[in-house]
Amino acid sequence: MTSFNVPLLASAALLPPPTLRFDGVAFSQQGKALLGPCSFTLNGTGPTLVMGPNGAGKSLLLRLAHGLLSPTQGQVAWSSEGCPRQAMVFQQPVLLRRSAVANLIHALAVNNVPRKTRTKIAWEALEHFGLTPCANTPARVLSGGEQQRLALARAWVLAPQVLFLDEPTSALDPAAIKGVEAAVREFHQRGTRIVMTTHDLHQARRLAGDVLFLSGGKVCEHTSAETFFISPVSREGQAFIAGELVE
Ligand SMILES: Nc1ncnc2c1ncn2[C@@H]1O[C@H](COP(=O)(O)OP(=O)(O)OP(=O)(O)O)[C@@H](O)[C@H]1O
Repeated sequence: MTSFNVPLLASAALLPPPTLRFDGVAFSQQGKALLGPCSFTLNGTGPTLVMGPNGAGKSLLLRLAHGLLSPTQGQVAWSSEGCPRQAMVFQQPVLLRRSAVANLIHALAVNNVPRKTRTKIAWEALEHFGLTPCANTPARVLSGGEQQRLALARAWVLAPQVLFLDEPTSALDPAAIKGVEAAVREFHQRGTRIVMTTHDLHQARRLAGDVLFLSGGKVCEHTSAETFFISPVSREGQAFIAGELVE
């Protein structure tokens, strides 16, 4: 596994975000086709917002891209040699039964960050995400918004080249949503490729550089945010933007 240190974390912004390519990727289970085949390339600056109705395959697409699932057909390919450093933030943060600061220190330890720098990096990240007052609170008793900020802080300390976010704000109030969106922008500015699912059209308008629109397990459209929100090219995208109930 890669070994990190503070200068390396700081230099992450200098690298261009890796290109992600889906080549005829499909996923089926027990003979049932759930996704694809899908082919697309994410080589723009993003952030890429993955949108579509319930059950369209958005989470499956993220899990396949992140390597949590293996395609049953086709290939997920990266421009970088090997898999880029990547992290994923879920709707319900998966946090360890220990304090907020200990969650960060653990993440640094399993990623081979030298012991002597872990505590400093963890506290800096807590400060950066406004979590210093909660540092010693058990992570699982933090509010939903605080837990999500902690999940983002955990990703932040590892300086991912790619960050996947699966409906990270769907359970949050407007203030917490604002905090998460600010963090997403910061990752983006630092040069991290962002791939994020959302049902919130307003949020997608605020964040998207490009949109992948899925319906029925297929990619219907991959266009710039400007095109998607003003004149989507797919029938499904047009219906979605028009506020029709797309299945
Ligand atoms: N592990 C699994 N086993 C069987 N079916 C699955 C599995 N994971 C997902 N599915 C099915 O695949 C389809 C796509 O699911 P997915 O969770 O990717 O949709 P989604 O677009 O993220 O939906 P939502 O917006 O509701 O979160 C759904 O019909 C779902 O039931």
